[in-house]
Amino acid sequence: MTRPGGATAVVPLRDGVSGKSRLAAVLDPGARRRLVRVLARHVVGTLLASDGVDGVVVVTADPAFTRESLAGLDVEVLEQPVARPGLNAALEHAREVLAARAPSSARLLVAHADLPALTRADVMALLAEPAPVVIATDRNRSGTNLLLVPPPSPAGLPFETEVGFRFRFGVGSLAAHLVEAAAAGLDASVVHRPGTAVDLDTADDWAELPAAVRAAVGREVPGLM
Ligand SMILES: Nc1nc2c(ncn2[C@@H]2O[C@H](COP(=O)(O)OP(=O)(O)OP(=O)(O)O)[C@@H](O)[C@H]2O)c(=O)[nH]1
Ligand SMILES: C=C(OP(=O)(O)O)C(=O)O
Repeated sequence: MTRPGGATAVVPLRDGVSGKSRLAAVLDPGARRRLVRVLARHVVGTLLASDGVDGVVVVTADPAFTRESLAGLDVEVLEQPVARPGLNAALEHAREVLAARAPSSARLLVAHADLPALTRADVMALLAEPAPVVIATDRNRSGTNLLLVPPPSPAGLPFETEVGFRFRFGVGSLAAHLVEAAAAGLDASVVHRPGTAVDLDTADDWAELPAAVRAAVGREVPGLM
């Protein structure tokens, strides 16, 4: 049962092989796999524990790795079609699948799977923002780590037919998502919080993390400390 103002979280997770490529110089493939898993479990566990999140859907090119990584967590795993590669296409696919189900007032909260400092308070703060589009930026204030958008339209209509908002993750995605919101006539707010701003893509991101978070991740992924 969807609570008013609630959201379905959609977490994109690439695969257990190619992720975290920017850390390849410092982590071997096994350690990168462990890192992807630890981070994904943290993000999904945080979403599941947050008031206002009705469910978590993980869209992935690698369902076997994803199911194994998220064992014991109450998530739905959606396989990204091979014909629709890339992060934005994966998210469009998830949105279309959700739109084709029974009409729901749940908004969509896209959350990247690599946010080691994300807390329940962060998630609830995003959901409490009054604007229909909420963008949580990365630490450079140029990307998007979480994105809240209105519910997918009912009866299987693609969301963009209704409001014209396309996912534009990638370099400069904060500006791109603001353009999408404006084109769709939707107010947008930009949120910058310690727990939402730091993803873990590079050694510099690692250095930015609070010591307690570094210690927790480092225990699971020896070699990272
Ligand atoms: N389903 C799906 N998820 C993706 C894809 N590309 C990236 N992601 C996910 O999107 C989020 C942000 O990913 P990035 O930081 O751009 O990529 P990454 O794989 O974590 O790291 P890099 O290899 O360093 O780019 C993470 O949760 C990724 O797992 C994709 O093609 N399909
Ligand atoms: C995909 C994005 O960022 P990153 O690749 O740094 O996770 C983004 O900010 O839109």
